[in-house]
This record gives sequence, structure tokens and C-alpha cells, in this order.
Amino acid sequence: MTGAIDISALTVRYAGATALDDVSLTVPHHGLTALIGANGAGKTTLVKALCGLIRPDHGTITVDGRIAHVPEGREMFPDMTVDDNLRLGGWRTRRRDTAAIYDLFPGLAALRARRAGTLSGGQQQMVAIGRALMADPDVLVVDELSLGLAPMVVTSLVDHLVTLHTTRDLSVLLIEQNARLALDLCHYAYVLESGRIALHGPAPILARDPRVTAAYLGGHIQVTDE
Ligand SMILES: Nc1ncnc2c1ncn2[C@@H]1O[C@H](COP(=O)(O)OP(=O)(O)OP(=O)(O)O)[C@@H](O)[C@H]1O
Repeated sequence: MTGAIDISALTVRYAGATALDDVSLTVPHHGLTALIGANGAGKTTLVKALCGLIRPDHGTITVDGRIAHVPEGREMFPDMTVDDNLRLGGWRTRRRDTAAIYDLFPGLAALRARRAGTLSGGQQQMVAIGRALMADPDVLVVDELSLGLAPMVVTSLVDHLVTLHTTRDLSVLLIEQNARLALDLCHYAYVLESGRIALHGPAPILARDPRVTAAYLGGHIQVTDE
């Protein structure tokens, strides 16, 4: 065990089609690590394997400590209140006190009795992060933080994530289609292409790699040498 998450030689096949092919990656302790990739690259498959929702055909996954997941699309229970959605996150730890989550996201406090399905996408994303935190995780897997959200909302969520990472010493794996966001935010990144890790390295270096800029950053990036 070297990291908070260690994935080694992971292979997943669906009915003969290979979704992940010999994927290895490490999320270091207390690091912010990104996994970026286009539609169909295998990101969701990797998250499902990580969360034990599918059984890999080959390879190993080890997690050091408690892992919690902020799922793609938030996955609220829409007819339950915000507070009850948060409490669901604490079922394993038997934690019921949600006050710390409202301290972190003060905007949610006034919404605690609202049905979660009536919240905006950004508010739901805060509930989804809060629900994951109710599990007192050491490792947080955040799947598509920015999906369908306005840039200002994403900026605010990113600020919260950075605060969480620094104040709670969380190790974070951020799964993102928005490569610019992921490379700005994270220390290290992996690029998944057609089920294989095509590139990996420190995020600032990947952000200047012509293969990344052409495929994931719109092909226009200003590289200045100081
Ligand atoms: N249940 C399944 N049965 C068959 N093939 C599947 C299944 N789930 C995913 N796949 C295929 O596996 C590959 C990887 O899919 P996956 O959903 O992991 O990609 P992704 O990177 O998460 O894509 P997106 O960003 O569009 O969600 C794709 O070719 C997809 O069609």
C-alpha cells in the first residue's frame, strides 16, 4: 500500500467488450488527483469497480481508510428532505448530527426541510458532498463535480472542495470531463482513453502537453516560459 487508493492492472469487460484495460493508478494520501477522459473512456466503470458495484475481471484495488463517493448526477432521494438525504450518508457511521454540514454549506441550512428534488443543481451538489462527508471519509471520490452547473456555481464548489481537502486532510479523486477544471484544481492527473491510461503526470505539466491541449483543452493554450 503506497497511496490512499491503489489500483493495479485493473481490467473490466462487459459482454466481451473491454471497458478498462490494465489500468493502474495511485491517489496519494492527502493529494488531489484527477482522472480525465472523454465520453466512453471508462471513467464510470472505474468508479463502479472502486465502489464495489462491479467485479473486475483482473487487477486489484486497495483503499486505505474509509472511502465516500459523490456520484455523477448527484443521485438525491428527491422526495426526502435535505436533512434526511444528509443523514443517509451517516448510516454506516451511525452519525445523525448534520450541523457540521450546514456550517460548511451555510446556504443549505435554510433548506434543510425542503424536498431535495426541488433544489437547484448546485444546491444538490452541496447535499451530495455533504452526504459523503457524513461518512467521515479519509478518501473522497467526486464524479463529475461540474456536470450541468453554471461556472459561478462550479467555482464555489471547487472552493469548498479545496477547503475540505486542506482542513480535513482528505485524499480526493476527481473524475472529470472538464479537463481544464481538473488540471487547474489537482496536483496530479491521469488521462483515460479507450479504457487505458494514455498519459499521467503532474497536472501543470499535463496542462502544457500538446496531446492534452489538442484533445482536451480545445487546442488553444498559452504557454509562457518564465
Ligand atoms: N453495462 C454495460 N454493458 C456494456 N458496455 C458497457 C456497459 N457500461 C459501459 N459500457 C461501455 O464501456 C465503455 C466505458 O463506459 P463508461 O461508462 O465507463 O465510460 P465513461 O468514461 O464514464 O463515459 P461518460 O463520460 O460518457 O459517462 C463504453 O464503451 C461503454 O459503452
